Amino acid sequence: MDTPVLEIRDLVKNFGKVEAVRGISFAIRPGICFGLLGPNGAGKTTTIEVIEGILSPTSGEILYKGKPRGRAFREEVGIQLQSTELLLLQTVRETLEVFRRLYRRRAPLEELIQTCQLQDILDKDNARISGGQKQRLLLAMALANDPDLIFLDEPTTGLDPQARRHLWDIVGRIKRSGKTLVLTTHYMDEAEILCDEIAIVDAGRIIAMGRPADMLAAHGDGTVMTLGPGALDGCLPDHFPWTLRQGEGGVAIHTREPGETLKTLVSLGADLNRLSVRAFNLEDLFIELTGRELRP
Ligand SMILES: Nc1ncnc2c1ncn2[C@@H]1O[C@H](COP(=O)(O)OP(=O)(O)OP(=O)(O)O)[C@@H](O)[C@H]1O
Repeated sequence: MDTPVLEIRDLVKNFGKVEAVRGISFAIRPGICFGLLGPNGAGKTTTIEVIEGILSPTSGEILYKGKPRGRAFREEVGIQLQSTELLLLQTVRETLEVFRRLYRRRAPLEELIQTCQLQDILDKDNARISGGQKQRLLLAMALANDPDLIFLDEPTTGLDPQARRHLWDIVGRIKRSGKTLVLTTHYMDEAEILCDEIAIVDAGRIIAMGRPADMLAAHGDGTVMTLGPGALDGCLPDHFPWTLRQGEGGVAIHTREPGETLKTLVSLGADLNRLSVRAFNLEDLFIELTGRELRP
């Protein structure tokens, strides 16, 4: 098997009495997109900031291509931060040019512009670009040293749906070019689309890890039927054979026999006016594992 690009062993990070990361371990194979998922405060950013070297670990081991992080790590890693402040009076082109000059190893400027779709905004001041354009520029900056391993911390938080999709296309293109990506996100749909493997983090620990499809198959899969609030009031029998939960503005039923479930709901006289049916997804998995919604 290939040496993992990154291997984390029993990582712990405390801030005083706050145990932000409580013994996280994982290994990332070359060329994949690995996602760290979890709700606010789960410990995702702390984990990647420790790996990046921005924070020091309380304990644990971090190996890059099988060795402790050193010069190769600093030269071969690209980081897209959540809150980079750009110089407002610099243009997009100037920002990229200045940033590239910081490195000995550099990606060609034209390639960065093409990959991150910056052609139309090169002469705009950073103060005048949209949120999605800023994320694309930050991504180009993370690629400036032609890195082997790229960290993206919540790259689409705050973007509108169109800008999110645009960024997903670009991340997909970077992945196809053979680079390894580590991504943090709260969005399960984003992880399902972009990530080959994911770790779901909650309260500083990994609670599930693997390929999204394997994780879904192992933990449930099937169908989720949602009904409006009160749709089962007064008609729910003592023994209802499928998992029920409150949420999504009503009641959600997890079933592997959608036809049978529907027949039962009809025979019980449930209110089906607001019935919707969809596949079980990673967000459902998170809720079933933790008993909590992913986002407040
Ligand atoms: N510098 C710090 N000092 C004290 N506590 C901190 C510090 N940074 C993070 N924490 C705490 O550590 C825990 C994990 O935070 P972290 O930012 O890593 O979570 P996250 O999963 O990235 O959340 P988000 O999605 O909101 O970014 C939280 O309880 C947070 O309040």
